[in-house]
Amino acid sequence: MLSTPTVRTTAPPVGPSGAHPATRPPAASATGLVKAYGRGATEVRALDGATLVIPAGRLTAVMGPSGSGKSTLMHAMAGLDSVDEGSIRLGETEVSQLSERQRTLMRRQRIGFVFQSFNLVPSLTAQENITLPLRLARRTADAAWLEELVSTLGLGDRLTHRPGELSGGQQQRVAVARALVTRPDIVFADEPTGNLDSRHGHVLLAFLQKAARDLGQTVVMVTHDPTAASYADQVVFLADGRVAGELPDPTVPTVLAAMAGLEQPATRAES
Ligand SMILES: Nc1ncnc2c1ncn2[C@@H]1O[C@H](COP(=O)(O)OP(=O)(O)OP(=O)(O)O)[C@@H](O)[C@H]1O
Repeated sequence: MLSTPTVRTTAPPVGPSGAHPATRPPAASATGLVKAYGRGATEVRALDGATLVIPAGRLTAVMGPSGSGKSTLMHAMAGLDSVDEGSIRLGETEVSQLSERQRTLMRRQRIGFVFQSFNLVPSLTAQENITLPLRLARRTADAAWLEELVSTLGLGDRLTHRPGELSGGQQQRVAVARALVTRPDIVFADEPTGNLDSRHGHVLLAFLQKAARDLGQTVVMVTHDPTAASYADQVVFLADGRVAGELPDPTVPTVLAAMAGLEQPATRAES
C-alpha cells in the first residue's frame, strides 16, 4: 500500500476553458449495465445493473472487492467490450449503439488508457510509444503539450530508451503520457499504481490529480488501494456488479470505513 499522505489544494478545480467542473455536463454515464459470462448454472453476472455518472474534469476512483466488476465496467465504458443490457454515454455519444468500427475510432480519438501491465510496444522508444496514439489518429503532436507531459512526468532523459531499458515506474509514466497525449475526453486507468512503489505511485497519482484539477482532464481509475483512492475527487464503490455507494472528497479513513461497510451486506457505503 502507498504510504505518502495526500496533499490537497483548497482552490476549486478549473477546466482548461476556465469552466468549473460542476458547470460542465458529465463526461460519461452508464445506466443499468448488465454483462453476463457463461450460461445457465455457470453464468456469472459481471455487471448486474450498474448505474453511475462520471463528472467531467474530475479524478474518479472505482473500488470494490475482487470480482465485483470493476474491470468489466471500465472496459464497457471505454468501448472495449459490449454489454448485454443498458446504456453507456460518452459525452453526447451512445456508445452501445456504435458499430465495432465506430467504437475503434471513438477509442482512438476520444479515450486514453493506462493498463496495469503498461502495454508499451517493446520495439519502440519511449518517445515513439508516447506519440503512437497521434500516429494512429493521423494527428500531429502539440509540441507544447508533449513537452509539458514529458517534463512533468520526468521523462526528458529517457525518451530514446526502449521499454526494456526503463524501470517499471518509468514505463508506467510513459504509459500515462501516451494516454494523455491526444488530450482525450476521458482517461481510463486500470490499477495504474499496482506495479509501482510508494514514491513512484505518489508521482503518478499527483500527476493524475493535477491533470484533473488544473487541466480539466477527466480520469477514471480502478484501484484497490485506499491511499490511491484518496487522491480522487470521488470514489464509486462496486459490489456484485452494481454501484454500492459513492464517496465524495475521500480520505484514507473514510475510504476504509466505506470498504468495511461494503463487507456487511446490510449497510451502504456512503459518506
Ligand atoms: N472473460 C470472462 N469470462 C468469464 N468470466 C469473466 C470474464 N471476465 C470477467 N469474468 C468474471 O466476471 C466477474 C467480474 O470480473 P472483473 O474482472 O470485472 O472484476 P474486478 O472487480 O475487476 O476484479 P479484480 O479486482 O479481481 O480485478 C468475475 O466473477 C470474473 O470472474
